[in-house]
Amino acid sequence: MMRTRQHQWRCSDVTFHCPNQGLCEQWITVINEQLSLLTNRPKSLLVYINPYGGKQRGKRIYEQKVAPLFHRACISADVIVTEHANHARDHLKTEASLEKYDGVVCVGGDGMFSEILHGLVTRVQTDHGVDQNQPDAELVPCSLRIGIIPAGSTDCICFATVGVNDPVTSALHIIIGDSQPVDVCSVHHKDIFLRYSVSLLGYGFYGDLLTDSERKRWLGPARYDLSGLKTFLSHNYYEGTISFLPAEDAVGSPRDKLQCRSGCHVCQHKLSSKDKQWDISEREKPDKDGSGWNVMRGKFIAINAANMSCACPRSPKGLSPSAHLADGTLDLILVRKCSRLDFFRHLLRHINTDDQFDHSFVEVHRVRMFHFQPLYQESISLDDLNETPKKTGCSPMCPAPTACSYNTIYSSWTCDGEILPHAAIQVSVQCQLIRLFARGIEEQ
Ligand SMILES: CCCCCCCCCCCCC/C=C/[C@@H](O)[C@H](CO)NC(=O)CCCCCCCCCCCCCCC
Ligand SMILES: Nc1ncnc2c1ncn2[C@@H]1O[C@H](COP(=O)(O)OP(=O)(O)OP(=O)(O)O)[C@@H](O)[C@H]1O
Ligand SMILES: [Ca+2]
Repeated sequence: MMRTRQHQWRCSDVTFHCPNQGLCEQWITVINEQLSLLTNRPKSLLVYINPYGGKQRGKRIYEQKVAPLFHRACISADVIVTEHANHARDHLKTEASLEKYDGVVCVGGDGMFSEILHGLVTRVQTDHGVDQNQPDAELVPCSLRIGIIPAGSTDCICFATVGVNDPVTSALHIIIGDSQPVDVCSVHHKDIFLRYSVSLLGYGFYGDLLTDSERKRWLGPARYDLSGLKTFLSHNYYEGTISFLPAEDAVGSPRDKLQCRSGCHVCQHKLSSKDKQWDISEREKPDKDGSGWNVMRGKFIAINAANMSCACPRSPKGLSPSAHLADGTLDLILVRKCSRLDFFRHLLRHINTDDQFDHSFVEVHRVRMFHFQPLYQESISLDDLNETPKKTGCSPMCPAPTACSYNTIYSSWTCDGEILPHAAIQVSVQCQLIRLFARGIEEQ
């Protein structure tokens, strides 16, 4: 293995010259013995390929670039090419014989990773009798590591854990058995489990953008730019109350320059004090008066909860450049109502070197849990929703029924690219619930 440019790895050959056959065979035996002692390396993998992710190259990428490397590394792989959405998730939840494998690999984008995440985490909880609907249940970590071969549109989880979206690099991280713990957020609505998230939970701008882009899937990755422009131009804001529990005991803060890198000290500190901190903060019931909860009501253009930096090729520093992969916290970014020009300036700072939090209308908090409640009660059942809401669809609390259109008083949450069916949610971070075949971004 050798490093090339920008976190990218390639195979390299080393030739040993030997004076005679006997010695050569001895060398081979010893090398193989030494390799078999490396217990971190996976020997057997379960691979799911989404043939329709990104530019629909998943199958070819796996066959041409990844399978030959696994073969050379003596890794056996059972491959499943998915036939429909949620195929991989449901297979993992109930059918897959997980005891046969050292890891699960997904070939696809963030949506495909999310399927693997849900399948695996749900399977482990079911096997251990943990009720996912309980917002304060302590979830059981997954022992199987997950590998991501990027073949999607954004591939933010791969980019933010490896530093590059490159199938060969990711395959090499799997082969050498790297391990990167990652926090997982659980999302509930009124004590009903909705979803898990590892990258971005976004209400307002990103929720609207994602909702619009789902209708443009046929456009491929370009759908995000078109929907981004459209959402930017519509310039909606949403009213609601956000309550959060700040991570006061955390080592870092969102505006320090301590970026999460391989061997991150902030995440390691969390590892050593994990049990202790769970007892102090996690078990504490969300009692909003006097136990450290902050409550803010306002008009927001965007509410973004970033559990990791969310770095991706579009924004190499990401939504929250100093967020950590495995510190048990997420960065809650509140963008209040502002002018179009100001919001544009804020967006622009995601792609230049200026600080995107240095605006009067933006605040950022490092938190362990948060709740959101839209201003108006969600009396409209989503199943009943039409393009033009019926009069009866308006909540009695809505001030001007004629102006009460669902589309402008509520946004939706995007949860790692999936739209949630409720706007009122409770979120809590589960520290280091999963591990990836990665090592974090290496310092250059
Ligand atoms: C002036 C240029 C500003 C550019 C600002 C770029 C900010 C980009 C921040 C990207 C954050 C990605 C977070 C990842 C989330 C994933 O869990 C999820 C699933 O794959 N992907 C998306 O939600 C997909 C999200 C895709 C986001 C695309 C954003 C495009 C914004 C375009 C704004 C246009 C403004 C134009 C003004 C004239
Ligand atoms: N065989 C299949 N047919 C249709 N949809 C599938 C199939 N397999 C998986 N899916 C779904 O396709 C969706 C998108 O896949 P994926 O995440 O791989 O690509 P993407 O959306 O282009 O990338 P990104 O999520 O990075 O933007 C996922 O939500 C997944 O559930
Ligand atoms: Ca985190």
